[in-house]
Amino acid sequence: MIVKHDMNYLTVLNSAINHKLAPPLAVLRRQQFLIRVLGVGGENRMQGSKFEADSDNILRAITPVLDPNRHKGQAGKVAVIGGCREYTGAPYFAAISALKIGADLSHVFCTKDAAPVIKSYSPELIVHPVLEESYSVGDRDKDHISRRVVAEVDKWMERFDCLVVGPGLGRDPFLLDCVSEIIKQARQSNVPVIIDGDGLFLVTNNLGLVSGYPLAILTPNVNEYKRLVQKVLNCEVNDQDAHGQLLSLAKQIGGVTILRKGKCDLISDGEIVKSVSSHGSPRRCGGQGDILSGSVAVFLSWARQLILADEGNLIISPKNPTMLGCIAGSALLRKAASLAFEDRKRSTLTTDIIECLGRR
Ligand SMILES: NC(=O)C1=CN([C@@H]2O[C@H](COP(=O)(O)OP(=O)(O)OC[C@H]3O[C@@H](n4cnc5c(N)ncnc54)[C@H](O)[C@@H]3O)[C@@H](O)[C@H]2O)[C@@H](O)CC1
Ligand SMILES: Nc1ncnc2c1ncn2[C@@H]1O[C@H](COP(=O)(O)OP(=O)(O)OP(=O)(O)O)[C@@H](O)[C@H]1O
Ligand SMILES: [Mg+2]
Repeated sequence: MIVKHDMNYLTVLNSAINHKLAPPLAVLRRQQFLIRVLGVGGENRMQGSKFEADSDNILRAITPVLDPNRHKGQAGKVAVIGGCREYTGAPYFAAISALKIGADLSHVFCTKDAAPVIKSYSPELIVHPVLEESYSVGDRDKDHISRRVVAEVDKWMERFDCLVVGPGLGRDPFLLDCVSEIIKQARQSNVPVIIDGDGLFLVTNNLGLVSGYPLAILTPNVNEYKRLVQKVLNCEVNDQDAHGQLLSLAKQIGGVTILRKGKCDLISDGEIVKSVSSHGSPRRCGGQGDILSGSVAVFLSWARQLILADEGNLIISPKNPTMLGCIAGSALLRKAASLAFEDRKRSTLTTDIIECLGRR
């Protein structure tokens, strides 16, 4: 691959996602060095903020090559915990996005009545109808059903590179109790956890579930962020000091990574703050946050793999895999949203954006 000053963002994404051959590691390192020295990345340069993440180079650096020697599973196995009577779209969006970006396997753990619906959207997903809501469980059965639900997920746990907890989960108290146990099991197994949607409702009221876990990522939207700030910092959202407040919040929750979604996505692990403000779409149709959580799961898994394989020689910054996953996921979603909007304008839907995740 030839690195040029004027290489545009599309070329970068395209080469990151659609690499055909695996260049040797030495060549990759050289490429990364050149990219860094030459400062490739038109759109990001234009953002001009010292906080702006070097997202195109990060995307390229952490995306694995399509190597014919790799076997199924090596590009990532993710699971989404979500999907109930009301919401079947959200877990589907998160899980299918993970596959479209390049994960090998994508599971969904949802309630019994959501499962056939989610399966009917796509034969690509592995759907487990294991979660239960209060309406289907008698008081006397709660204990053993809860144990069964947690065991069903736990037997798969070691195989997952990342869990996404919350898209379309709903807020049923019994279901959320079971999900608390699932988060605890993931933590014990050192599996990264992305908390989104109703998972944030659960965690905001039980901060101990993620507090001090460096492999936890929270992805709040405007409302979810407001509730988190009120609960943890005991104050209102302060947009005059958005960076400082986010930093304090992440620090206060023991160094979890927080991706605050909005016009510009802000990301902090309590040590640093980065932003992704590349052009997205003016459409705010529901489901874009779900694409984001599925995307972050894949990029986080890839970043962790790379960091482990590269034994600390990675020349991109930041080095924290959760930060890298958030930056890459955010940049890719925003680019896909912008491409979809070019085609569909006001009629752009989340499914259109998903179709653009790997587009040239
Ligand atoms: N097709 C689906 O199944 C979808 C399900 N979703 C799920 O729905 C559940 C609830 O998520 P919500 O995002 O609605 O929860 P929120 O707590 O963010 O939203 C609650 C209410 O706030 C409003 N709101 C949202 N963004 C706002 C903004 N920027 N300014 C002012 N008001 C705003 C919404 O219209 C909604 O009425 C989650 O489980 C989520 O994953 C969403 O992901 C959207 C798609
Ligand atoms: N005003 C905006 N301008 C550009 N992009 C935005 C804007 N607001 C949000 N986004 C992008 O959309 C993505 C989803 O953010 P959003 O706030 O819609 O999440 P959400 O409410 O959780 O979505 P969902 O409907 O899936 O639950 C973010 O990563 C962000 O990049
Ligand atoms: Mg959401």
